[in-house]
Amino acid sequence: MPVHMKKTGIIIEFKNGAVKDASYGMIACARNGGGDSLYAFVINEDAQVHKEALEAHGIHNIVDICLPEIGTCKESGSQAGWNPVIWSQAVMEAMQIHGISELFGLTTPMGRELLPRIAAKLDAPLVMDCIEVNCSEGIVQNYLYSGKTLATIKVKGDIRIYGIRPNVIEPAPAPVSASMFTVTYSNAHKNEPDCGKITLLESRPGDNSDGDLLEADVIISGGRGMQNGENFKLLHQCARYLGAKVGASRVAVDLGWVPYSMQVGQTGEKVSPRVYIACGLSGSVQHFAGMKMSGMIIAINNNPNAAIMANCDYFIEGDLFDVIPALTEALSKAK
Ligand SMILES: Cc1cc2nc3c(=O)[nH]c(=O)nc-3n(C[C@H](O)[C@H](O)[C@H](O)COP(=O)(O)OP(=O)(O)OC[C@H]3O[C@@H](n4cnc5c(N)ncnc54)[C@H](O)[C@@H]3O)c2cc1C
Repeated sequence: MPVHMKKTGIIIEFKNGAVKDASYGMIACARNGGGDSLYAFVINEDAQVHKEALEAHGIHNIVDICLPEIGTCKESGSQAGWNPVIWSQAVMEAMQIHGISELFGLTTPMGRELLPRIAAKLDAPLVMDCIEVNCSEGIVQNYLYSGKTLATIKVKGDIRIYGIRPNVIEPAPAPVSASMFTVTYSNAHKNEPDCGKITLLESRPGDNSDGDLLEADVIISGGRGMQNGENFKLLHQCARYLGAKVGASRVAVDLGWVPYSMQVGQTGEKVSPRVYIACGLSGSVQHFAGMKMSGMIIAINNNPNAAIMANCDYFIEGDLFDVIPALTEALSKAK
C-alpha cells in the first residue's frame, strides 16, 4: 500500500433493505479526484448481503458496524436502533480503527444528524449539501443564499467531512472486489459523558404517504393553482403512471392542503430529481432554491408571464385542470 494512500469512509444509507441510489452517487463522488481506498460504513445492517452491490460501485472495503447493545435492525427495519449519538460514535470508532481521513455522508435526515456530531467531536471541517467534491484538492461546491450563489469552498484539515446532496451525482459502477471488516461498538463506551443522552422512544412513518421526495427520480408538484387539497388527487393519479412523488409549494402547505413533508423550496426539501413538473406554481425564488438542481423542469401554468415559464426546459401554457387529466389519460393508455 502506498505510504500516502488516502482512506475515505462513506456512510451508506439503505431503504427497504437495499442500498439507496443516492449512496451509489455518493460513492461515485468520493472517487472523483481521490478514492484511493474506499470504506463503506454499513451500520446496523447485514453488510454481507450488500457486498456484491457495493463492490460493483468501486468499494474496496466494507465495514460492518455492529451495535449489539442497542439491538440490530435485521428483524425490524433499518430505523430500529437508531440513535444519533451512538451511531456517530460508532462511525468515529470505525474511522479511527481504519485510519480514515475523509468522510462522506448524504445530506439527508440521517446525515444531518451524524455528520455535524462527528465534525464537532473531531474538530474537522464539514461542508453540507455539496453538489461536487474534488477530493484530491479538497475543493467542494454548494449553493448558498437560497441557491442564488454557487460557492466554491476549499476544505483544509487532517480529516475532512462532506455531506452530499442526494441524487446530484449519478451512480457510476466500477467493479472491484472488497474486503470485509467488522467494528463492534463496545459496551465500554456506555459510560462516556454524552453516550445514551438520547433514546429514541418511537419512530412512525411521516405524514407524506407518497414517500421520500429527496430521492425521487420524478416529482410532480402543485402550488396555489391546485385550489384545494382535494385536487392534489389529480397529481397523485398522474404520479402513479410517471413513477413520481408528489411535492408542493409552501402556499399549498401553509393553506393546509398537504403536509409539510411535501414542501419543496428554501424552507422545505431541496430535491434533485431527473424531472420536476411544476403545476400551478409561479416559480418563486424560494421555491427554485429547492428544485433548481432538477435535471429537467417542466411547467404547467395558465399565465405565460409566470416566472417559472422563463426558468424551465419545457412549458405547457394552459389550465392544469385540463392538462393533468389529459396527461394521466395518455399515460394510462401508453402503459
Ligand atoms: C423566508 C421564506 C421562505 C419561503 N420558503 C418557501 C419554500 O420553501 N417553498 C415555496 O414554494 N415557497 C416558499 N416561500 C414562499 C414563496 O415566496 C412564494 O410565496 C410561494 O412559493 C408561491 O407559491 P405558489 O407558486 O404555489 O403560488 P403563487 O405564486 O400564487 O402561484 C400560483 C401559480 O399558479 C398559476 N395557476 C393558477 N391557476 C392555475 C390553473 N388553473 N392552471 C395552471 N396554472 C394556474 C398562476 O398563474 C400562478 O403562476 C417562502 C417565502 C419566504 C418569505
